[in-house]
Amino acid sequence: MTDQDWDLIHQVHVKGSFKTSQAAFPIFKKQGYGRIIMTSSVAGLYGNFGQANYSAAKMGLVGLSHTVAKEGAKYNIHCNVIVPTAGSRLTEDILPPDLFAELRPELIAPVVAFLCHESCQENGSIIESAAGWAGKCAIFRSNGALLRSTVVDDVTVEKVRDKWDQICDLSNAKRMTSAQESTGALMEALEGLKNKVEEETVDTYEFGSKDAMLYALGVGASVANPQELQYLYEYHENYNILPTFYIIPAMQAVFASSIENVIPGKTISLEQVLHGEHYIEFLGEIPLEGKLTTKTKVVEVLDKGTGAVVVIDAESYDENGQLVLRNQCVTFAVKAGNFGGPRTGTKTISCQPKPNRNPDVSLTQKTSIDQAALYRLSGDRNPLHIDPSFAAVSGYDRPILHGLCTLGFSVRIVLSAFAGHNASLFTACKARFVKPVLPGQTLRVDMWREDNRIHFETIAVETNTVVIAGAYVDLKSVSITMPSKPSSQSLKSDAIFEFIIEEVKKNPQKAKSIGGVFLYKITKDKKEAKCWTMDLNKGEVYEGEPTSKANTTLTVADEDFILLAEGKLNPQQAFMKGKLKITGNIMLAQKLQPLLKANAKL
Ligand SMILES: CCCCCCC[C@@H](O)CC(=O)SCCNC(=O)CCNC(=O)[C@H](O)C(C)(C)COP(=O)(O)OP(=O)(O)OC[C@H]1O[C@@H](n2cnc3c(N)ncnc32)[C@H](O)[C@@H]1OP(=O)(O)O
Repeated sequence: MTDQDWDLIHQVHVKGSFKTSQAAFPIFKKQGYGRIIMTSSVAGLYGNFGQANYSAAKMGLVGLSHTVAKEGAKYNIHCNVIVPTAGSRLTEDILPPDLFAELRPELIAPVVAFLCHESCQENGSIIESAAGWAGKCAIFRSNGALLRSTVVDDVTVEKVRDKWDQICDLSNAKRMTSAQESTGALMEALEGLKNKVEEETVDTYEFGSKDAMLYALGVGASVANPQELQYLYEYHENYNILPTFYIIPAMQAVFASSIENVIPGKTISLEQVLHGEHYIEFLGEIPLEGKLTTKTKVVEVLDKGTGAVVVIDAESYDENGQLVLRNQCVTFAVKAGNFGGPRTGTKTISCQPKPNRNPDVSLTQKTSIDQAALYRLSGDRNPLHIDPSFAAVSGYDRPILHGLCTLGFSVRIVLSAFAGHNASLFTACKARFVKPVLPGQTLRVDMWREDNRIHFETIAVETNTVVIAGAYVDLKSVSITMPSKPSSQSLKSDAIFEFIIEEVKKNPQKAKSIGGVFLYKITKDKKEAKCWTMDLNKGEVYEGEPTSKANTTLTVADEDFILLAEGKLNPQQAFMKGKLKITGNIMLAQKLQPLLKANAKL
C-alpha cells in the first residue's frame, strides 16, 4: 500500500466526516437540534484483508463519532455510527449476485432515517445494519486482572503471562461507554494497591508428628536427656511438641507472601534479609497434628537508616476456623533503609530488658556443626544457612544459623529450667536476634525469673557475644518438678532431700536463686565419701562422683552450689586431703540456710 492510497482514503472518510460535521455543528448548536450519522464499515470494526487504509479510516469514524456524541449531547446534537454491509458500486464485482441483490441500500436507509429523527434518543452508538436487519454493537471489557501486588511493584512479562487467562476472560465482561467509566475501575484497582501493605495472604500448613520431631532435633532436643524423649517419640506417654515449632507455619506463610516490593522504589532480595525479631503467642488449643491456616500481612515498614525493618503479622487458625496462634516476624533488610519511611512503629511487639542482677540460672548447650543443615529441613531453605557462596554474598565467612534455630534452642532450655519440660505451660515468647550464630558454637542461656515471665539472653560462648537479647518466655505458671522419691540411697540423705523438696515447694523463688544442692556423705572414719547432686530446677537427684555427674548435669552457676555434710568433718578438709574432688567455687550452706534453719535435726 502506498502512502498516497493511505492518505487519500483518510482524506475521504475521516477528514470528509470531520469537515462536514465541523460545518454543521455551529448551525445545529444554534438551533438546539442536530443528528449526525457517520458511515463506518464492517471492514473497520472487524478488519478485512487488503483494506488496511479503509479499515483504519472507518474505525477512525467510530472514535470521531464517540467524541462528537459527547460534545454535542448538551445541545441535543446526537451522533451515531451506521455500519452497513451494502451492495454498492464498490462491492458489485466482489459479492455473489444473489447476496448483492439483498444488500440494497434501501433496506438500510430507514435505520439511518430513524437515527436522524427527533424522537430518537440514541447517541454515541454503533448500529450495524444490512439486508433488512439492524443490531447494536458495543465495546465490552473483561473484569481483567491486577498485574502487580502493590503500587511500588513492577509489572513483569511473566506476571502478564501468568494472568493472561484472567485478562481475557469475557464471562463477566462489562460494557464501557465512556473513558471515565473505564478509568474509574482502574482507580478502584489503584486504591486497592495503595492499601496493599495491609492486604492479607493466606497459606495452609499441614503437619504430623514427623514434622514436630524433626523440628525438635533441629533445635537440639536429644534422647541423651530422657526428659526430651517426649519431643522425639510419638508414642511417648507425654508426647509433646516444642512450642516454638508453631513458628514454622507462620514462616511458611511469610515466605509465601512476598516482601520484596514493600519499600517504595526498592526491591528487597533474599540476600539482604535477616531475621530481626520474633514473637509467638498461643491463643487457643493448638493441634498436635493436622492443618493450620495462616493469614499474614505486612503491618509496618520502618526506615532504620542502615536497613529497613519489615513487620509481618501472622495469625493461624485450626481446622474449625478458631484462631489459635499468633506470630509476629520482624525482618531486617540490610542496606534497604533511607527510603524516607518512619523510624519507629506502633505495631511491633517490644522486647523487654533483662533484670539488673546476675542470672538466676544459666544453662549451656553446644550446637552441632550440622545444626543449620538439620534445621532447614523443617522449612526455612534460605541458602544463607547452607550455601557458602550465598553466605559470602550476604557478607558472612560461612553459612550462619537460622535465628529461629537459636530461639528454639533457647526456649527449649528455658522450658527445661522453669517448666519441668512441660511445653503446655508455654504461652508466649519474644526475642531479638542481635548477632549471628555459627553452627557448632556453644549457646549459653542466662535466665531470670520474674513471676511467670522468664527473661533470657543467649550468648555464643566461644566469642562471648550476646546473640539473643531482650527476650522472654511467658509461662502459665512456673513449675519445679520434684521426683516423688529421691533416687539417693541412704535413709538419712533421703530425709534431707525430702526436706529440701518440701521447702522448695513452699519457696520456689528462693530455690531458683540457689539452683542446685550437693549433699556429701562423709563417714566418720573418713574412708568413704559419697556425693548426691540435686538440681532444684529439674528436681532431679543424681548419685556419683562430684567431679563427674555434678559438673555435667548441674549447670548452675558455681557460687550457687551448696554443700551439706553429714557428721562433724569439715568437708573442705576432706577436699584438701584428696578424698573429694570438685571444680569451681564452693560455698558452705550459706544460701541454703534460710531454707534449712527450720530443721533442728539437720
Ligand atoms: C519473606 C522473607 C522472610 C525472611 C525471614 C528470615 C529468614 C531467615 O532464614 C533469616 C535468618 O534466620 S538470619 C539469622 C538470624 N538473624 C541474625 O543473625 C541477625 C543478627 N542481627 C544482626 O546482625 C544485627 O542486629 C543487624 C544487622 C540486624 C542490625 O545491625 P545494625 O545495622 O548494626 O543495626 P543497629 O545500628 O544496631 O541498629 C539500627 C536500628 O535497627 C534496629 N535493629 C537492630 N537490630 C535489629 C533487629 N535484630 N531487629 C529489628 N531491629 C533491629 C535498632 O533498634 C536500631 O533502630 P532504633 O535506633 O530505632 O532503635
